[in-house]
Amino acid sequence: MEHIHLTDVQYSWQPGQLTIDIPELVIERHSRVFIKGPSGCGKTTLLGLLGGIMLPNQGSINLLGTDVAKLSSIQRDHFRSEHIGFIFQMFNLLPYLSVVDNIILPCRFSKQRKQKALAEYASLPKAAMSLLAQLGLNQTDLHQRKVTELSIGQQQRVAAARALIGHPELIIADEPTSALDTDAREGFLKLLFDVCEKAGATLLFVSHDGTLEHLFSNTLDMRLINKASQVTTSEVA
Ligand SMILES: Nc1ncnc2c1ncn2[C@@H]1O[C@H](COP(=O)(O)OP(=O)(O)OP(=O)(O)O)[C@@H](O)[C@H]1O
Repeated sequence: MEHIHLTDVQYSWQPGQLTIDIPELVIERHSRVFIKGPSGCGKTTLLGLLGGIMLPNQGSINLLGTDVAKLSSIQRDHFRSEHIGFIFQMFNLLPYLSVVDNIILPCRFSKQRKQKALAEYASLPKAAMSLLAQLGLNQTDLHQRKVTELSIGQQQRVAAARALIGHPELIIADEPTSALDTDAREGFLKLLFDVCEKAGATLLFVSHDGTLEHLFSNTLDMRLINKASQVTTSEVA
């Protein structure tokens, strides 16, 4: 089933210079998509458009049947917190909150995600701890610690659990494994896939690490879909 449909989407950071020029892009529900392309080809910009963080100059960005490009800024914030979980390269965890409080944060902004988490678990902390265990972090003594006291690999699992709590339909991950060594990357990805599959989420994953590509069901090469990167990227023949 179709999950994401972009039509004639253009975006420029600077007037007269297109960063994104995508005539059409369709992503099916439940797919695990590896987004690749050379530095500067617009991967992060595309994720920002999909997440409703920026608005395109033109075109429609249909997510789950809603054109996010037509929503007001407040409506986009609401749509994002209800339907999208983000995992960033630097994790963006809140340093003054505990592990568990970081994970349940999206449920403070999204009624739907809170309800979904509570339909499955007796409390939000229980939902958070179960997700952490599924992602391979079983040390219960860590749960009330501040995230700054965790290793990078542990912080990454906290960031993934925060993105996944309350089953958002779309998980957007921008270089979330770049701080890990190769073995840890694959191990983490397999756990992430398992949780996404159980939750029925679609995963969009940006990485420079081509060794991970074979683990995904689909590859999206920006040089093939983004006319702007075909013009500006020197690596294109
Ligand atoms: N906040 C911004 N303001 C102005 N220009 C920007 C901004 N963010 C990105 N750009 C420009 O948009 C283009 C695409 O950047 P983007 O970060 O989307 O590429 P990318 O493919 O994710 O690169 P990388 O792989 O290096 O992270 C680049 O030319 C970049 O300079």
